[in-house]
Amino acid sequence: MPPLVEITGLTAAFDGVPALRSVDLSVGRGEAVALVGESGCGKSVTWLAALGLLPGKARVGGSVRLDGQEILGAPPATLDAVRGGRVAMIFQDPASSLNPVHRIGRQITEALALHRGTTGAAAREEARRLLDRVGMPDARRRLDAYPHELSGGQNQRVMIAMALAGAPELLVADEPTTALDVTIQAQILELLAEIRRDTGMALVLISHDLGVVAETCERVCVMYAGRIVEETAAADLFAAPAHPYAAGLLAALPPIDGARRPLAAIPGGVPEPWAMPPGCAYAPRCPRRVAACEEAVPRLSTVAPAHRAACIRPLPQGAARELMSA
Ligand SMILES: Nc1ncnc2c1ncn2[C@@H]1O[C@H](COP(=O)(O)OP(=O)(O)OP(=O)(O)O)[C@@H](O)[C@H]1O
Repeated sequence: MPPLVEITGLTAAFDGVPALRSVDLSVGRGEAVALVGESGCGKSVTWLAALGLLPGKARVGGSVRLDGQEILGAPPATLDAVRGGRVAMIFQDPASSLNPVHRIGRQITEALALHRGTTGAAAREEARRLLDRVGMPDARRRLDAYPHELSGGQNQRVMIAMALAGAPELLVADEPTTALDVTIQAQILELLAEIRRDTGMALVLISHDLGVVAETCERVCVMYAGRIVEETAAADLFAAPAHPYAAGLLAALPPIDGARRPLAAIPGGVPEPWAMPPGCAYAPRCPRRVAACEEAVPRLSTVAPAHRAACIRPLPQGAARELMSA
């Protein structure tokens, strides 16, 4: 059986400047996969490109299969049925995704009409049930609220309720908790995990925060400069990262659980998309680089069972800890 989503060789460029440089990524049914990396590495663009949500000026190539069926470049009607239906996406700033002049109830019932054909009193009742499901206090009354009357966390719950209206097989959550304070972040992540357990939907969590990822996902894909550079089980990544970039991200984490901060400690910056070095894009920042790193782009290759890294000098198992504590 093919994976739920299989992305192969996905590329995207804006005005000739590449943002994705051949992304390979798959998501199994019911799986929770994290996509992590520094700002600008292409996490959001990967999923916007996959779902046909980039602006017209973007040039997109490669393949995106949903249940084995190609959806990249599919007719608008097919993509409309996929988006919000089989695959839903939520974003960092729920307020900007909600319509400020329409009540919450109307926005959820519109999603229900679109994806399930439910209308009238039945749709309103289902909207209330969905708001209840996402832990909205006093759900019936909140149906009549406008987005500006709700907190950031409550608006994110509304977005999740709208996503559930399509009974998605996959929810792509793009930094869903970044704008929220820490207590609310934890509640939203727990809610997503709970919904996943109950419905069997798959989850892709886009985040720059490895702490968030560790709690929520089984598998992690680390992205750097428009490519996946490491892919493995979350536990393996934390115990033994193979790519020096992943090791650098982990070393940038604060040592004490709970005291999270953005990843920032790797020296240097991501190369500009229009000035990519010819070989490994991480080579200029990499403590393990050798001359060959600058010659060819390394391919994702197996370093251990179900563990792949795009590096010609991956960290041997066990060595990562020494590098991280150096
Ligand atoms: N509409 C657009 N027009 C031009 N360039 C874009 C557009 N959207 C994204 N890009 C560029 O694509 C690259 C990848 O952006 P993307 O938003 O995917 O990064 P990200 O890893 O999700 O980072 P962040 O966490 O900051 O959102 C960046 O260089 C960005 O400037």
